[in-house]
Amino acid sequence: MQPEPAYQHGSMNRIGVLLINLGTPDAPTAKALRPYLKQFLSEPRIIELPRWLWWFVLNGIILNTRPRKSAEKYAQIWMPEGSPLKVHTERQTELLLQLLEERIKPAPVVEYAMMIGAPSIAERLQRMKERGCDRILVLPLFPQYSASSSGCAMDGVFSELRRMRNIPAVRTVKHYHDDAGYIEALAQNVREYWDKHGQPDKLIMSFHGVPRKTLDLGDPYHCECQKTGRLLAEALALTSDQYQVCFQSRFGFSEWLGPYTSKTLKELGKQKLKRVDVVCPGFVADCLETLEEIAIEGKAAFIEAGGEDFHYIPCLNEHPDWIQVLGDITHRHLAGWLEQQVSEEAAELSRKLALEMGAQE
Ligand SMILES: C=CC1=C(C)c2cc3[nH]c(cc4nc(cc5[nH]c(cc1n2)c(C)c5CCC(=O)O)C(CCC(=O)O)=C4C)c(C)c3C=C
Ligand SMILES: [Fe+2]
Ligand SMILES: [Fe+2]
Repeated sequence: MQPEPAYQHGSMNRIGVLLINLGTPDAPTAKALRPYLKQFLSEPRIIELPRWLWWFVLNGIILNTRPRKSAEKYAQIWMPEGSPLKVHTERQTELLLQLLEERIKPAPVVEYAMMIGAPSIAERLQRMKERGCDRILVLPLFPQYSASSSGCAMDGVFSELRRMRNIPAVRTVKHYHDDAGYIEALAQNVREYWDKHGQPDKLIMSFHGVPRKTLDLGDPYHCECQKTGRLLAEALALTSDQYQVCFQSRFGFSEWLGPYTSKTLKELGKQKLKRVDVVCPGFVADCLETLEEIAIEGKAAFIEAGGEDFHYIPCLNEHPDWIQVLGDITHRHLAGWLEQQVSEEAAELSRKLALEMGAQE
């Protein structure tokens, strides 16, 4: 257990909100990619293979080849301020804080952490404790739950709590794949894009894939993606031939959830479909998987196969409707704690008042 300062009455009474995203390398270089991929691909919830076998594959093959190839991809999408995933997550955190400052008095502490890399979950949880948080809401920024994303983020939180003597109260948001506000924000984002650029023949809704076997092993991810897709299509009044749910980012040689986005885009290109748009509703911030894999590689695959026009619709990022939704989800999950905070504040105020009155007498 980590040492803690001696306990003092009333020293911890703030509410904290911890947003968690996946994580990204510090730089678009092979040197920075190596430790990032090593940490990521060593997570037992990401790679469910016998440890000894995976150790040889990871250290013998993957870490000797993938860092350079991935770095080249990151270099194509890197922003002047840094990795898009980090830049957008930072902005979302700041905007959520501003919103909660308007809605809740005193406002909660709002921080973000990355499952992989920096800022780590451990570091941010410690910082929140130092800032007086005794109640922490953990909100992974993955709308659809999967063991490899939200589950892994929870592991990061709980393993840090194990090291603490005075553990804060913790609540977690499992998912929000069918939240009405989230669906409407997605739909509004697409409508705004179509108002400016016109409408496609087909909308591909591309979600990050996971190994196919995880579905049979009880992971709800596939069903949650399908439900998000159906609700988004309903909100946009699309018929079943005007949209398709697909899965991207296959890693390794095993079967992953299908249909695969890359294969589907090639087929649509071969069919000489005039225009296809792709939206990625499972990512709330643009990142390597959307900006490189879809907007660059996916576009090339569609056009080379014979398609005419390809549009990538950006993620929610800092869309004001999305920030409101983030605020609403947070607010809902703080129920009870906020009322508790109000009565704690009132008790503190009357204690101070009584002290002052006593001093005047
Ligand atoms: C949206 C949820 C995500 C799930 C589910 C997920 C599962 C998953 N991912 C890999 C392998 C890799 N993913 C990589 C990048 C990456 N993955 C997500 C999200 C989910 N992954 C994001 C947001 C990102 C982008 C990070 C960024 O910096 O922009 C990578 C690293 C990049 C690369 O070299 O390709 C790998 C590897 C597996 C194996 C998996 C489920 C088992
Ligand atoms: Fe991934
Ligand atoms: Fe399903």
